[in-house]
Amino acid sequence: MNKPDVRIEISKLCKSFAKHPVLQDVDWCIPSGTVVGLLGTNGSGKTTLIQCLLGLLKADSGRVTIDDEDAWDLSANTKARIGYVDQRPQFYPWMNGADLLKYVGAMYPHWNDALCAELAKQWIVPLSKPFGKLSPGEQQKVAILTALGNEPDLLILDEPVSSLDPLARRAFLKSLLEIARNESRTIVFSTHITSDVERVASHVAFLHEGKIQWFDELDVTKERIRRLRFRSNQDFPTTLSIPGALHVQVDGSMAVAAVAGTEKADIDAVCARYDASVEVEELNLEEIFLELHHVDA
Ligand SMILES: Nc1ncnc2c1ncn2[C@@H]1O[C@H](COP(=O)(O)OP(=O)(O)OP(=O)(O)O)[C@@H](O)[C@H]1O
Repeated sequence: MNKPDVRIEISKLCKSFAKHPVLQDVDWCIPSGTVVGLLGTNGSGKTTLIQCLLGLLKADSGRVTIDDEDAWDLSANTKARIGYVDQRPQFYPWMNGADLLKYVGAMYPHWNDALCAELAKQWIVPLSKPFGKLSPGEQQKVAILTALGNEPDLLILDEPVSSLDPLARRAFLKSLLEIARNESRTIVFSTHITSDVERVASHVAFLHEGKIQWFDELDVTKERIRRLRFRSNQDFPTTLSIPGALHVQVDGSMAVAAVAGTEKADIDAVCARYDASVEVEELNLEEIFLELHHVDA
């Protein structure tokens, strides 16, 4: 039996489409046993990164390895340890869900029919209808089952819940947590729903301007990225500089800064210099996303 440990290492990964750079020198190591929420704006390159990571898309340069194997040339043994859900799942439209699961399952050395049946019941998946006649949400559920049947050590999900209703999303995320916790699997899922990341992820990654701009534990991220509101009796200079600031907005005697990992001593120094008081605001993940993209919440 394979150990669930999976090492993913990405170094200097570059990918362009028609000279338009999408990934630019991406360096990223994903620790084994983590549940990573991958966030980024539309078109930031999440799908491109996921596909390069899985060897479905050839990078222009750089290297991606899964357990020291080049992603472009994975062994059958390593492929059998991976589950993947495409953003737009495509299967034979005439095949029903039950047959699809049998068809996909036959390609793997290990397949858990009982798990698929149990999850299909929990998530209310109509397995007797042809795939092409299912709604996008139902298709997404079938696709997720095909990714879970081999009980993968590494599960990669590209916007797995985008078409699911809130009930189905809750049920799926609950299952995902159980799967991750019970077997210490490594899971990477891209999404735009920051509250889902807050609910299930151990780590969060932001893809921005072709790079992994931020990757850390969720709790550490929330502890380090905060908003500071300074109030003084005098005007702040418009060039106010704060160590670790993502951006600073000055409005006379008030200044608001989003900071990442600024030390208390640096905050105290600003207060002392401008005779100011400061309020430290914790941010939720959506606010952190906006701050990292320099958008006022
Ligand atoms: N096969 C392709 N040919 C040309 N351009 C492409 C191709 N695939 C992706 N792109 C471009 O690369 C950029 C990144 O696309 P990608 O799908 O990776 O982004 P994404 O972050 O997953 O977006 P979304 O959040 O909207 O799903 C986009 O500008 C897209 O138009």
